[in-house]
Amino acid sequence: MRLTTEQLAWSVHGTPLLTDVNLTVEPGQTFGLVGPNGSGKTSLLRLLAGLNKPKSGRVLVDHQPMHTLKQRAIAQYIALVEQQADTTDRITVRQVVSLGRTPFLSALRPWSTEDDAIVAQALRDVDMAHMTDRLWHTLSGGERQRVHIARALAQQPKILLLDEPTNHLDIRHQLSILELVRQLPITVVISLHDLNQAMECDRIGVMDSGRLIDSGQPQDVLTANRLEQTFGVHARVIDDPADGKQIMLFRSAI
Ligand SMILES: Nc1ncnc2c1ncn2[C@@H]1O[C@H](COP(=O)(O)OP(=O)(O)OP(=O)(O)O)[C@@H](O)[C@H]1O
Repeated sequence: MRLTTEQLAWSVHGTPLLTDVNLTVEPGQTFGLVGPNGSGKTSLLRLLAGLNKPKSGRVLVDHQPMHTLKQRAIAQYIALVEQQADTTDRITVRQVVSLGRTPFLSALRPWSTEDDAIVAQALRDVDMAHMTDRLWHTLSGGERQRVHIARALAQQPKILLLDEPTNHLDIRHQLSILELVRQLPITVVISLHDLNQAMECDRIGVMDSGRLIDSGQPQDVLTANRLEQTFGVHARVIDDPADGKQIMLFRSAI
């Protein structure tokens, strides 16, 4: 599905937090959202997920305005993995991931063995199958993050929104989750602080003070100048002699 925003704006108590965001993510693309702390990445993801309502402008899913879609349809199309999702309930890993199937269940379509298989596959995808029966509150931060991603995968969304999904993960799980996400044949918007990881996205957008100030191919967007102006760091961008891929070497904060 194509995800588009048109002149999207959002504010809280009269303070503008997002201004004039125009964005298109083509079906099947992985779009990386980068920007300094407080630049508006989470706010934008929540609008794309339909959790916050725009002050003006709109979000389109394919060519349909999001505000015309039923809640259940949005839940069937779009999954969001938030940064600080938590629960105090006594709930097992399997139960958390099973929540991803909720939008598809009804009196006419009760839980089936197909749902069991989807949940089991999602747990395998994030390397959590061995902890299926563990209670949520006993998990480490990285394990919780992987379970949240499994919940979103179990939803089998057409659009997957991920807010810094690699935050708590060790390097092996960071790389495996990013690889998994890139290979999904669905539209993905992923916010990332690791700019070298963002280089692997199909396209990238830079947020600054609530505006999308640049978007395009990662190597065209994440230049030494951009790193200086927007991220406030001196960096060198070099080519990896092994495969020619660009790598950013961060030298110092400005
Ligand atoms: N509900 C709210 N009420 C007031 N201010 C808010 C609210 N939500 C977000 N903000 C502010 O909006 C700005 C953008 O926040 P947001 O969480 O979208 O940034 P971000 O780019 O995701 O940041 P980070 O990289 O630190 O996660 C911040 O200054 C934040 O304090």
